[in-house]
Amino acid sequence: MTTRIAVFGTGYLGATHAACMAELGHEVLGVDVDAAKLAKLEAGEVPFYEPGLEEVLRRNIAAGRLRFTSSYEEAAEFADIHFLGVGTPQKKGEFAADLKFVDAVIETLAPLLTGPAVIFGKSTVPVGTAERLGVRARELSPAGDAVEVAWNPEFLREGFAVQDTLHPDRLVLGVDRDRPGQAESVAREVYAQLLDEGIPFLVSDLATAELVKASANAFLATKISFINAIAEVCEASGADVTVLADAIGHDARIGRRFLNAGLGFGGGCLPKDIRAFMARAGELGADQALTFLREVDNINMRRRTRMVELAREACGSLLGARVAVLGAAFKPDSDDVRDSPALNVAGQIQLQGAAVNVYDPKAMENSRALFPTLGYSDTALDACEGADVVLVLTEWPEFQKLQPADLDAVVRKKVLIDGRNCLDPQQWRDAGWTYRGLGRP
Ligand SMILES: NC(=O)C1=CN([C@@H]2O[C@H](COP(=O)(O)OP(=O)(O)OC[C@H]3O[C@@H](n4cnc5c(N)ncnc54)[C@H](O)[C@@H]3O)[C@@H](O)[C@H]2O)C=CC1
Ligand SMILES: O=C(O)[C@H]1O[C@H](OP(=O)(O)OP(=O)(O)OC[C@H]2O[C@@H](n3ccc(=O)[nH]c3=O)[C@H](O)[C@@H]2O)[C@H](O)[C@@H](O)[C@@H]1O
Repeated sequence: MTTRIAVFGTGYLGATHAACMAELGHEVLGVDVDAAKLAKLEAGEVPFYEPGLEEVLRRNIAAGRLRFTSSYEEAAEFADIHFLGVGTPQKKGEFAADLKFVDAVIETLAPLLTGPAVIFGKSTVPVGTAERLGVRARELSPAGDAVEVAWNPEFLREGFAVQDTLHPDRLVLGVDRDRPGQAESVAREVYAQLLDEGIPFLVSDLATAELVKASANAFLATKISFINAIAEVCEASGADVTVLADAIGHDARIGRRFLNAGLGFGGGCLPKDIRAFMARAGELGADQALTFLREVDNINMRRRTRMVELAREACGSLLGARVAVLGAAFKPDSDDVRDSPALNVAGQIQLQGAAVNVYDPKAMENSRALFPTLGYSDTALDACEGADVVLVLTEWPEFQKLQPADLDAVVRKKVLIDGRNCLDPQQWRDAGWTYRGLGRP
């Protein structure tokens, strides 16, 4: 059944959701306040790098199922099913999430809702937000109690956003148990195709759905910091964390995924989400429950410091050294540099007096905008020209394919530090290079 849907916020999450909902056959209107972003999307261009998204976007624009606008009036007129996917960044100088964009959507949209409507929140928010937004939306809307707010958290990974949206591991929906309404049946209609394919659909109260999302990201962050803590012990004892991860990962109760030790987690989600989770638990008087997340954060940030130390050791002093940085995105298959461990390390090394040259296959434009004073090169080889040390900080396949012979002639010293443990140490050592990984001999 075709349904009309509006999606507020057309960033990494919203643009993907809008395009994929159209792919499921719905008529979709994407709404944003960023005119430049809207112009690109309307022209069938994805404003960020996300494999496979452009095809879905173009196909659905051409089919007439997908449009974009800056007009809330148009959106309220067009649909009575609304998805909210605006950003929830970390507040400046605090751990808590900044909810000003989420609040702005409700403040602008709700007064325009004149009949029954469901607003599905997809943004990652502190527990209690959905209930508060529901009260506010009903206060502001002429339709009053006919407006429902439900929460439908999103679990997609950048780089796999289309696949994760169209083939999710599960769908989660939080509904207001005190005001039974249409949200569950509307969600079943919207996601009918996925439900027919047997995707698990879990319906809960609002608070549980919000906490499912916060807990999932906290667990993933904890798993990464666990293996990075073990990497510190491996480094101290001469053991190899990559072999160890394979060995413990064979235990199905543990699992190998998210046990890649290295420079740790970054991006627009895991770091700010664990901090927001701690802040919210504190507000609720349950701060002791999540103190371990502070250590998860500390272990993660220590990886970046360790990487800078290793670069300094390799060069003797960073003052006047030439450092090649391969990778700027927070992970491969993305151009996202929000809280990127790679750029954080590059910035710290530059502050200590080195000339830093960064290359990334997709994130150059975003990197330049965020760190304009770093040096940038158009190819990996150019970045390595005259380098005293080469740092691999994002595990792009392009870097994994590099051969020592490619770099022999361009570097000043044959020293490579593999911040993602993604290269074969033996291959580089056999070619006369000094190879260092994080947590492996
Ligand atoms: N990026 C990801 O992979 C995932 C993100 N999330 C969550 O989704 C939310 C959005 O994240 P991203 O898409 O990464 O952020 P983003 O920053 O890429 O996109 C947010 C968009 O909202 C727009 N916006 C701001 N105020 C608006 C308003 N009043 N009306 C309409 N649009 C407005 C911005 O212009 C921007 O295009 C966050 O809560 C995040 O934690 C959840 C799962 C995955
Ligand atoms: O809430 C979100 O926004 C999303 O956050 C993460 O997705 P994403 O940030 O796209 O990236 P991940 O693949 O989770 O990687 C996050 C960071 O962890 C690092 N990582 C990942 C895995 C690993 O084994 N080791 C490791 O250091 C990556 O390099 C990257 O910097 C979650 O995986 C998604 O499920 C979630 O929806």
